[in-house]
Amino acid sequence: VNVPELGVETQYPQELADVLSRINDWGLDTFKVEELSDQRPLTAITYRIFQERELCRIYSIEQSTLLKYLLTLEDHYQQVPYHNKAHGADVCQSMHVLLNASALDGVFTELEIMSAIFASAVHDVDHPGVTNQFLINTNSDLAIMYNDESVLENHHLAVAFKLLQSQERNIFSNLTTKQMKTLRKMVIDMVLATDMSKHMQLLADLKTMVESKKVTGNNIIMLETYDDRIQVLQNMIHCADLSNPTKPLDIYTRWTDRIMEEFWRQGDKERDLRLEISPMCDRRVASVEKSQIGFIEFIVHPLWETWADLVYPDANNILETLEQNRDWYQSHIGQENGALSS
Ligand SMILES: COc1ccc(/C=N/OC[C@H](O)CN2C[C@@H](C)O[C@@H](C)C2)cc1OC1CCCC1
Ligand SMILES: [Mg+2]
Ligand SMILES: [Zn+2]
Repeated sequence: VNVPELGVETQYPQELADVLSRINDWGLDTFKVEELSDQRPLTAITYRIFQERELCRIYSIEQSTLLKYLLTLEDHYQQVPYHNKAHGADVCQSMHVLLNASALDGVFTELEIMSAIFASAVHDVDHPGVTNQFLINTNSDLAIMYNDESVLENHHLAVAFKLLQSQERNIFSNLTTKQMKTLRKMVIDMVLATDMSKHMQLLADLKTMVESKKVTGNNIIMLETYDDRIQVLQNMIHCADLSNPTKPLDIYTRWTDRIMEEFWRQGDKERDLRLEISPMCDRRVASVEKSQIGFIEFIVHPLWETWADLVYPDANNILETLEQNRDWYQSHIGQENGALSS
């Protein structure tokens, strides 16, 4: 079966190839891929990463099977402002770049790498655009199904693995039973770690690891146990998930626009349901810049600072961009989005 060169049909093959040639760069413009791929950013980006890492050859994956899985996965991302297929594509590509840190050279096996790429691509599939707390507060079917525990993250995993059950989409059909067992466990552990309620524990464990960091002669991290290996991969997908503030400013502000619209729509629902409106979800009392500064100060910077210690000096430029972006928001408090500047 012949498959399109870039995995997706496009009226702009050259431009799309040019943007995708930056697949290994931290500044790849996911929005550009979204536009040039006829709204198929997740398929285009993940397909390119599988090619770049030769995963189809290593694990005997039919290209047509990979594309069928990716296109169906992409179709199961909902049309919500932020947690849509473009976010899935962005986290997948960010994870791909983080895996290339020289401090991690040769550390992870190909199976661990494929698990990490797959986990990133699927990590928010069928996200309804509301938080776990909202699903719990509204007695949703999902909260009932998962007993209020990591409701969204459990659902994303169930959908991702369910899509594998059809033979025409089972990209892992040529893995051994043992390989599949290992991949499934690692993917579950990584996606569950994207639940923001696990953030403080994840960061505390990462700090402990950094303090006791063991490296080889050429500064490569040594990870002996499964717990150590999965902990690094869990922090990596968490970093990728919270990487928007570390990206070039023009890309970062577009993600901010999307998350705020998604939070405000949740606030609109809460208002209609006479529920208390969640923090940062009331579009009538918005302080977009202050919220981003708080997000960076309390969550994103502490995480990335610790990650940068672990893979020193590989993430120094990312940390630098994050601090510049924080300063930009600091100097733009109250100017954009119609808020009257005091
Ligand atoms: C570019 O900005 C962002 C990019 C990603 C995210 C991702 N959020 O996590 C997904 C869920 O929402 C989990 N919670 C996060 C928590 C901080 O708050 C809860 C209401 C929900 C948030 C961003 O900014 C947000 C936080 C401060 C201004 C809006
Ligand atoms: Mg999520
Ligand atoms: Zn996410």
